Amino acid sequence: MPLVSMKEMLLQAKREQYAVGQFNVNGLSWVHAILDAAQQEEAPVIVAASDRLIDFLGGYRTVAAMVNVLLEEKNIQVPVALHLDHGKTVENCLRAIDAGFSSVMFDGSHGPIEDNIRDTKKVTAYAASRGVSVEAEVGTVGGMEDGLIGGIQYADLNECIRIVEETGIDALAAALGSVHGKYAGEPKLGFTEMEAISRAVGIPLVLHGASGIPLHQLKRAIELGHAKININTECVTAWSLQLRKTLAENLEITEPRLILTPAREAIRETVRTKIRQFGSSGKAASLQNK
Ligand SMILES: O=C(CO)COP(=O)(O)O
Ligand SMILES: O=CCC(=O)O
Ligand SMILES: [Zn+2]
Repeated sequence: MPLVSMKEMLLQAKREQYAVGQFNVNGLSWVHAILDAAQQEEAPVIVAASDRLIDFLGGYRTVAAMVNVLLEEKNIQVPVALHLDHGKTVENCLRAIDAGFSSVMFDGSHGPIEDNIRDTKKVTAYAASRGVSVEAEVGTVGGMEDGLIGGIQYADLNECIRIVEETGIDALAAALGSVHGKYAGEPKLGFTEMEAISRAVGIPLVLHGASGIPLHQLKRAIELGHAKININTECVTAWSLQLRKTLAENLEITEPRLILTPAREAIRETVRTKIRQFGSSGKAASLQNK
């Protein structure tokens, strides 16, 4: 099944009150793990590459090639979107689209809203004519974001309304207290502001920094319009813990396949757990009948 944009999968998720998981790629093991997990859970899934990691991953075309070839080799039968996460510039978003990404995020949240809207419009104009979905962000997620360490700045309701109305984006990341990476203490999300923004904009919302957010808060965010939930840290933590365990328990081991397979399986099981928590298990079929 070829790549699809996020548009339909997020609209259905919002209608049916579940969320589609976005899982970030840090190497080939992640692509295997995410696709295997989605297939086993019969769930739609968003495979994402963060713009700040594209050089490390070998470039936009390499990422697109890895995902497209594995879709075929594994005979993946669930809807998969390939998404550029935290796109730093308009040009990078357009390069990702030209390389074969089916969805992009332009992250203009660190600049003035006027610039964010102006640049996001350039991306949506280019993307719309190619059937590619677009996500934008208002407010700032704490922790590491597009290579910058920043603080939390809640999304402004009027700015959220403006960027949706003036750009035609398919999904909005309204930063409301989440943090990329590990949380220091209990996450505190702005559910009151979340409800107001969701009602006002009407389109699917995106929750960034979801690793470490308790399940009851994730479920509340889904009830309040979040149809896409982004996970990276929980997967990389599971991978690194397993890798260390494998090496510590097998001091003589040198075969990469034997070293890396348990760590890949740890990513896969983490992704399967999150897919189930988000309620998207078994949702692929209804999307395919569209
Ligand atoms: O927001 C994310 C990717 O865009 C992921 O955040 P976490 O690493 O906190 O799960
Ligand atoms: O955390 C998600 C985005 C990133 O790693 O750049
Ligand atoms: Zn993010």
